[in-house]
Amino acid sequence: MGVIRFLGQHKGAVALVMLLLLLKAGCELAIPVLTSQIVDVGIAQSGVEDLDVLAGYKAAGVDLFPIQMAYLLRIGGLMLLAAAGSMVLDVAAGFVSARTGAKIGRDLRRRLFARVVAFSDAEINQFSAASLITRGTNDVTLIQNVCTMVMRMVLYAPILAIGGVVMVMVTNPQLGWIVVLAVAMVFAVIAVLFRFTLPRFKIMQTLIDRVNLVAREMLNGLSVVRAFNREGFEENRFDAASRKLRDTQLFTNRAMAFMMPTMMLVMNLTSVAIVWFGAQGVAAGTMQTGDLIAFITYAMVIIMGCLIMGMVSIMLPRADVAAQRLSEVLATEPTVRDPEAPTRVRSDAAAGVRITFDDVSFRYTDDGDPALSHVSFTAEPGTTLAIVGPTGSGKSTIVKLIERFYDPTEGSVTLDGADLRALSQADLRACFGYVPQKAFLFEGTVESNIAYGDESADEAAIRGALEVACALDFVEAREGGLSAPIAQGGDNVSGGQRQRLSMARALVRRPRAYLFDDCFSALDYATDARVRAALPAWAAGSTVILVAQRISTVLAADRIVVLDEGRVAGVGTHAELMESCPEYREIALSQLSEEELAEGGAR
Ligand SMILES: Nc1ncnc2c1ncn2[C@@H]1O[C@H](COP(=O)(O)OP(=O)(O)OP(=O)(O)O)[C@@H](O)[C@H]1O
Repeated sequence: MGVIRFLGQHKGAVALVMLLLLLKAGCELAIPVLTSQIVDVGIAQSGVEDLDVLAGYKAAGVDLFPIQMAYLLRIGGLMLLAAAGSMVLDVAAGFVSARTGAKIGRDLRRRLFARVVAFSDAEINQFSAASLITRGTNDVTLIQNVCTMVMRMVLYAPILAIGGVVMVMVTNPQLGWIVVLAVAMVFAVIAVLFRFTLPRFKIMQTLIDRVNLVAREMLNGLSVVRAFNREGFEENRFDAASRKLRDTQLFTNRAMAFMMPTMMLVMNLTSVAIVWFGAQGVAAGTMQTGDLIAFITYAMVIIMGCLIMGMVSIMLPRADVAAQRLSEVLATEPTVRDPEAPTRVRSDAAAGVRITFDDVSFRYTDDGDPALSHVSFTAEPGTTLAIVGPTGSGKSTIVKLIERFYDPTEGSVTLDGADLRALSQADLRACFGYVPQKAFLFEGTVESNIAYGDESADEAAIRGALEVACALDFVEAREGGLSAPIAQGGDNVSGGQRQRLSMARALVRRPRAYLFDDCFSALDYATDARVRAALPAWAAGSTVILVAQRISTVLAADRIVVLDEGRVAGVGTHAELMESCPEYREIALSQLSEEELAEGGAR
């Protein structure tokens, strides 16, 4: 079973808990024997004379009271000792098993996180972010709890049940059939429960996933939900997901609640049967009263043992589903992987890098349309290469392939002649200053967010980068300046400000190549122009790849690649493309007047 496998990695702790539980079982099983001795020798009057030990004293005319009293105290003391021992051992076993469970949980979370961080977008989408979160929290907690329970109960229950059976055999085999009958009834009840609750337990995790997914989507898109007055719709959607989960949980909880009284009934019937048939033995003189009391206790111990095993066997399949869900994630190899012996690439070299696309085709999914078809171009060091095209033409996809978030389906992308797949991802990405289309900032301060690009950057470098990104003015105007707080996701700054900070984060790196994925569109024309004017001096020598929607942004680029439906429609300077590329001409004319275009081309 999946969950048991996790315990296999902590054999030492499991062995220790087993030893502690074995000793505890010894203590617990000793108590009924001692009770029976107290009843038979210390308290009971009937049959005392028949006991060999006492018969001799009696015959010799010895007063039995002090002897019985001393015996009572001695056995009573032993009982206390056994009870105290059992308690201490229980606490120790509980401590070790909880610790082991927590370690299993921590290790699982760690492995899961490391794997998910290595995933490309493709794998994240395959599982969905919401499901990955449920797997890392709810599923891990479930496994952790079940592991602790297995250590404490599942290991203990058989020890107790077997010990009980041995003691029953030793003390009173004649009534053994009652115990067999009771155990059969316990298992019958558990089997019925198993049949009805197991399928529901199994789907529970998927339902939790769904609730998380709906909640997450609603929280992320709250402003859209409000703007379109769709609160009612979203509430219903959430309610439907939540109600399904509630119904399933209600069913399983009711079934479990039904189990307890049924088990109590079985136990009480067993006690009655033992007293009924045992009393006849006592009356016939074939059984001691104390033995009867001990027998009842052992019968309860056996039934409890079986009950615990049954309960946990219902929990185990659910934890197994959780274990399977985690294994799915852990067994998914990231599609983008480092090679065995990566070619070295220097990220700290002052010069830019040559980035070449050689007949690259790419599709996001095996059965989807190609996002890029036979794309070829080269971005030379020290130059600016712009990529323009209508929405959905594959511009961002090109940048993602350069960053190696995905590998091309056909063809190759090379960096200074080396295929990206031959480089280590860390080395490769250290060469780039990437500005994503959708700016993202982390919770912290302005400074911590800019230094995210280069941990060693000092204040002067950070200010310099902010200045080039036209962000210094508004940062200084904020209370706290560089130390001004940034909320999670950068929600406390405007979209354009967020984008400028995101640019400064890439600029401060002073990388060998800048990858600007359509980030200029979030800026107003004036700021766009100011940033572009300051950029050449800052990025001198580096390669600049600039995805843009506005023709004005790319006018001065050394080379422009025009994309149309994933294909290269033309490559050249603005002036060349105006002549030769109808697609480019169409985009350009839709945005600028003939005069502006002529002016730009001459620049
Ligand atoms: N994660 C994805 N899974 C599947 N298809 C995708 C994914 N991302 C993009 N696509 C598809 O790939 C094609 C190219 O997308 P891409 O984002 O590169 O376009 P773009 O030119 O950058 O567009 P825009 O200017 O609107 O940002 C589109 O048809 C898009 O639907």
